[in-house]
Amino acid sequence: MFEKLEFIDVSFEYEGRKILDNFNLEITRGEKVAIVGSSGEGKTTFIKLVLKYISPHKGKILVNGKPLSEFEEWYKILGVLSQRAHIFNRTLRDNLLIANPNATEKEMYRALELAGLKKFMQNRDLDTVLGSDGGNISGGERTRIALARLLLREPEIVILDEPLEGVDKLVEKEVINNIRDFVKDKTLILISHRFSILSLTDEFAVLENGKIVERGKYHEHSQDSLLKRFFKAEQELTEKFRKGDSI
Ligand SMILES: Nc1ncnc2c1ncn2[C@@H]1O[C@H](COP(=O)(O)OP(=O)(O)OP(=O)(O)O)[C@@H](O)[C@H]1O
Repeated sequence: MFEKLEFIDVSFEYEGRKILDNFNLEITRGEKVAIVGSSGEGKTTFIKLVLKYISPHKGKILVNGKPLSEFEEWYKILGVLSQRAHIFNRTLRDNLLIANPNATEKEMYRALELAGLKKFMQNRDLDTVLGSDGGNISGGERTRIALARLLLREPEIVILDEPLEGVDKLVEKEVINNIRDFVKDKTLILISHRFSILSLTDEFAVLENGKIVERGKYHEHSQDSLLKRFFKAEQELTEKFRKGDSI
């Protein structure tokens, strides 16, 4: 059973350029943490390390006190939703059964509905072929099919990497609420630029210059906290954009 994930003095570099630099972070069972940071600060790099796609150049990543590299059950207890989710050139059914080979049709339709695909399913069924790397579907539909896949599993830890990419505002709220139900008793690590989805987490950790420079609970953070400044900057940019100013 998952108890604790620890990054201890982890450094990672791309071509000699340090992305994570003595990075420390601890996430314990049941915690829901958003990793917040500007573009290019290393959020995806952190997720790649968690997923074992890459290994640290220095430092340790431990799960329940043991090296992550030796934790064989890791992918079984992990559920990931990322914008880069792979869609196979098979039927929708096949794409969902990858997540859970025992899922019934009823469960699959339910997961698709919870993922905000009710309208999409109006003129399709589970035998719809999705095309080469999801060539027959839109980016937002790809994300939601990947979400339906996640909802068919019961992972202990959920990793959401920009989970609403391409999902329009009309279904966003409903999808967020369904994700909230799903992660209720799970550990959650989230990366997103959308304020709305950060409401899924209780805590944030700000990543800057390769380190977590601030961590706390939303309701406790002060007016001049980095989180506040970060959001303010993002909000100002969004406002400017809306007004058509050049940015
Ligand atoms: N394969 C790679 N080779 C070289 N540099 C890379 C590679 N992948 C990422 N980088 C660089 O590492 C830095 C961190 O990238 P990362 O994707 O982790 O940032 P991020 O915080 O997730 O950004 P964003 O919010 O824009 O997705 C960036 O400057 C990026 O250009």
